[in-house]
Amino acid sequence: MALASGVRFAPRALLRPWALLRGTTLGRTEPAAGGGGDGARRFGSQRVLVEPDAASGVAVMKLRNPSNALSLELLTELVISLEKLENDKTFRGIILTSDCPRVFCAGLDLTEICGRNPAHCAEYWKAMQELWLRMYLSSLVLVAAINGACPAGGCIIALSCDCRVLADNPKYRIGLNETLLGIIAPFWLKDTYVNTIGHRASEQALQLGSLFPPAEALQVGLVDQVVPEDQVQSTALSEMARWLAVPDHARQLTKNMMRKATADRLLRQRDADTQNFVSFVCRDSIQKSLQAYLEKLRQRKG
Ligand SMILES: CCCCCCCC/C=C\CC(=O)SCCNC(=O)CCNC(=O)[C@H](O)C(C)(C)COP(=O)(O)OP(=O)(O)OC[C@H]1O[C@@H](n2cnc3c(N)ncnc32)[C@H](O)[C@@H]1OP(=O)(O)O
Repeated sequence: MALASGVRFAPRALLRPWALLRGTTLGRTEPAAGGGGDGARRFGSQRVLVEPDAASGVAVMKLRNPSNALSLELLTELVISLEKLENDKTFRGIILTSDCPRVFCAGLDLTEICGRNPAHCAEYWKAMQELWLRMYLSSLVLVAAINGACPAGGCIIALSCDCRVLADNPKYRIGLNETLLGIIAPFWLKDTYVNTIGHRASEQALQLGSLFPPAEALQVGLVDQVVPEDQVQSTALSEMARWLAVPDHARQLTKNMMRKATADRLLRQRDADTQNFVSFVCRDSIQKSLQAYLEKLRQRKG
């Protein structure tokens, strides 16, 4: 969306979602249950369902991957769906939520970085950077309706939104638990954390790998509201109404003013950040600990 200043929020020249499109099924449109006009038509892909409501200018975007782990395909489909809504002047806001029981988003898909070659890890990390940039700088209002567990990369998705509503269930913990997996949040994840909960709280939470249950997440400022599970969507809609009551241009320019420096920092060193990621995760010791963590997750299931 072009702004009064001529600035476009998402750096589109740097974001090339179509180049990442691989084995996705985007572009399908189907009538929502109950039928209706354009406002009731859903579109989306295998892993992202979009339910647009043209009348209110709000679309609900639902993640529907196994555990909503951020596979390369899910990242790509998210970027494309977001771009589609941003390019459609009908829309002013998106509610991001999960279609997957008990999990909002399980974070990075560890199978994308375990036992993969450096080229694949680089492609994957670029897609992660791209989604974060697009979400963090989106001109639309993004509200996260967090209806499940929200660790690590899942927390980053939520933190890229403008507002977070979390279901009050002690199992739905949120935070950056990277250190517990033996990995380190890169500077732009750390910056996003600091921008949300402040330096001291981030310093503690990042080192300890804290995953906060709802009441603590609210107290530390990681989420804006904690509500009973059956009220998450309605509360997200009320929050959306509050944000949409502000004139778009003023809100967008203010958002840009608040977030641009953080995003620019990554834009300036995107390649170096990718190199760091690849050389770190491809180390034998890191591969071993990621593999062990994945095994533990798989065994826990049985
Ligand atoms: C310079 C240095 C650079 C270093 C950069 C590091 C970048 C760091 C950025 C982000 C880090 C991450 O996001 S790492 C991922 C962190 N995620 C987690 O720790 C979550 C792990 N998962 C869970 O805790 C649970 O699965 C859950 C709470 C999300 C859901 O629990 P539930 O009981 O509902 O489901 P299961 O545990 O039975 O899992 C079902 C199924 O999903 C698989 N699974 C879960 N999470 C992941 C994942 N993140 N990646 C891949 N696969 C995952 C799990 O193994 C089960 O699989 P199967 O059905 O095949 O058994």
